[in-house]
Amino acid sequence: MPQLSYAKYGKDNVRLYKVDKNEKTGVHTVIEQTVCTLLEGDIETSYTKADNGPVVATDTQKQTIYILAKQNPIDPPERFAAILGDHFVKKYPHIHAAHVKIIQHRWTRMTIDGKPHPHSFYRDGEEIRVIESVTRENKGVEIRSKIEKLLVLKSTGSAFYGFHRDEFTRLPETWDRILSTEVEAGWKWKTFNNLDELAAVDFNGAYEKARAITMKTFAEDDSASVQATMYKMCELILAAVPLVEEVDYALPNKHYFEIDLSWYKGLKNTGKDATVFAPQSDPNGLIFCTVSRNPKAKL
Ligand SMILES: O=c1[nH]c(=O)c2[nH]c(=O)[nH]c2[nH]1
Repeated sequence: MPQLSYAKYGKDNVRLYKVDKNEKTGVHTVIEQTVCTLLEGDIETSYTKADNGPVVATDTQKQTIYILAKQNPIDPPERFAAILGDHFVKKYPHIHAAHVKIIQHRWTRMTIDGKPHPHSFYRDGEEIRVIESVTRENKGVEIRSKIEKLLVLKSTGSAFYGFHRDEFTRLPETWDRILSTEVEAGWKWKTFNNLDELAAVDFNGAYEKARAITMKTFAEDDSASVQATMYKMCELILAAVPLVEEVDYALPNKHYFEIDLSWYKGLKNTGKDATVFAPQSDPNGLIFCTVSRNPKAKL
């Protein structure tokens, strides 16, 4: 006899914009997010018995997002995610867990004639800030913050040599290569028992630190490999943000191939003479790691 072994449901891609208008200065601050809420609980009969009684409609979830966004700050997004999750598990006794994902899009203030403009913004790249939270009834909230789609490149300061060689190996060693990746970096917070516990947490400061550490380490590290550089980033974020328990990275290695142009009048374009390269869209390396403050299990 088949059985429903797991279920959750909710509204995805709820687009949300909120403006804060400072009456005194006339300066506006805007936030744009895409929100997903998914609920878990005693909802089995809605699947197995066509009983809609326990269903908090996905439309209700969407309306709740709008109302709570009006009643609360939506910045920092970590706190707004926790507020939404807390609402769902407290409001509905049969809902025992709420998953909230918030994607925060970039609206960067314009500088016009050297001055920050009070109400005009631009999208400076596809980078997004992502929050994934799970609030469980009487068990607090687990939050993971992320940077995604931050595209970076360095034109030197990266090597890759000394790797394992056997009869399948073709890659030459290199002491100077281009390094480019699209950063996906995550940091998992300690579990917060309630909303009061996270009220004073500087989530935006941690985000700025994680982003700055990622960029500074990428730029300044004399990189032996993607693996070695990403591990340094994890260590630095753990040291900079004491409430973070675990840091993880997923980094594609976006290859740039040398092109031998010697067939054309002996043009020199390899090794130290290489200036024209062929960026590769695929395949790419893909390197993951998670570094924990208090390691439980070995790899
Ligand atoms: O930094 C790197 N790590 C690897 O594991 C790897 N493998 C590869 O072919 N190139 C690279 N570069």
